[in-house]
Amino acid sequence: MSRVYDRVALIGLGLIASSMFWAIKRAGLAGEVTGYARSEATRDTARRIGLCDRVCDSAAEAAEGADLVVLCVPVGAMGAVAAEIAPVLKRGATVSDVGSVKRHVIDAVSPYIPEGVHFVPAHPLAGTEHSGPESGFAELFDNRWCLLVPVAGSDPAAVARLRDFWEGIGSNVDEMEADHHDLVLAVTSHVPHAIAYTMVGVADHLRRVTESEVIKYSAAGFRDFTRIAASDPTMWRDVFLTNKEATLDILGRFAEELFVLQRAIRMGDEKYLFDYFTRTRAIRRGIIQAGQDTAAPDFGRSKVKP
Ligand SMILES: NC(=O)C1=CN([C@@H]2O[C@H](COP(=O)(O)OP(=O)(O)OC[C@H]3O[C@@H](n4cnc5c(N)ncnc54)[C@H](O)[C@@H]3O)[C@@H](O)[C@H]2O)C=CC1
Ligand SMILES: O=C(O)C(=O)Cc1ccc(O)cc1
Repeated sequence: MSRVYDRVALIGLGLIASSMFWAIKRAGLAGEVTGYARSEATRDTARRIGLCDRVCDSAAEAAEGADLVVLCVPVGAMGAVAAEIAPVLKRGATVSDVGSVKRHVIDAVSPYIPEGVHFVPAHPLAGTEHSGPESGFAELFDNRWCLLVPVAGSDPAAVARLRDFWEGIGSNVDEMEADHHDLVLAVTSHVPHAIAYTMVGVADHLRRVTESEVIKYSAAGFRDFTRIAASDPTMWRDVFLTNKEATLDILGRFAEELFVLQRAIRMGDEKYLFDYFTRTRAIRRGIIQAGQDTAAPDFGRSKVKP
């Protein structure tokens, strides 16, 4: 894969932006990559580890003259960052993002996109519970989906170019409509995170147990929950608050189903439990057959130095 954009700007230098940077370098997808992070400490770290060809002291400085600007900040901060970079965007440039929620980002960012600039929202379906500039690695997106969510009037050539870029990063690319994306992600990611946070919270309330047995004898199930519940608090606060409707809809369905399960256990309904678990096992097997197993990621992590 060769160069897709001459200049790429990454705004917000956390897990996703740093992983993108190493993957961009691995494949030679850009001539120069600029970066900006809000805190001086993060910018210092980025400079120290060679993250980005040029680390800038403002989002506008990083975005100026870029052919692709990717907003890699928490979903709730996208609008403010778009406002900051809008005046310097180059005509013909593409603005994209990696936010976990799409309708809110589209509503928050679109008003700031100047005439002649393309806006193509995206969401790589890959991540870990780690955050910050040192958590990234080039293989994060390998063979994982990246969903492009074009908005009304998105230029097909700009969408196709962004597709080439994400394929170069290692992803499989699909397109999806924003509201549908938010519903699908509520089922596959947002509500599972809410459940993990809650389960770890329940264990924490039983402090007498937490301090001893739960930690010591933690088996795979609870361990997986604690990994997910260690995810970044700002990021997940924003996800739930900006995908409120779909999250509450799916959480409501989850609660209904949980009541039925609770009743089956109370009543000793062997058949219900066996049939239910047989169905859920088939779903897991389907995921594995589709090559989309995300459990216990075993990445060969590397930072491909430029
Ligand atoms: N962590 C994950 O597993 C995944 C995250 N995403 C999305 O990617 C985006 C970034 O997430 P991560 O890289 O994981 O986060 P992170 O917490 O590792 O990094 C976020 C970066 O944004 C900066 N930032 C926060 N507020 C800001 C503001 N107001 N202005 C400028 N910079 C600001 C932070 O200082 C940090 O450098 C989020 O929108 C998230 O929903 C998408 C897929 C997976
Ligand atoms: O770490 C995990 O298990 C994840 O689920 C990562 C993840 C988090 C948020 C996204 O929008 C996409 C992927």
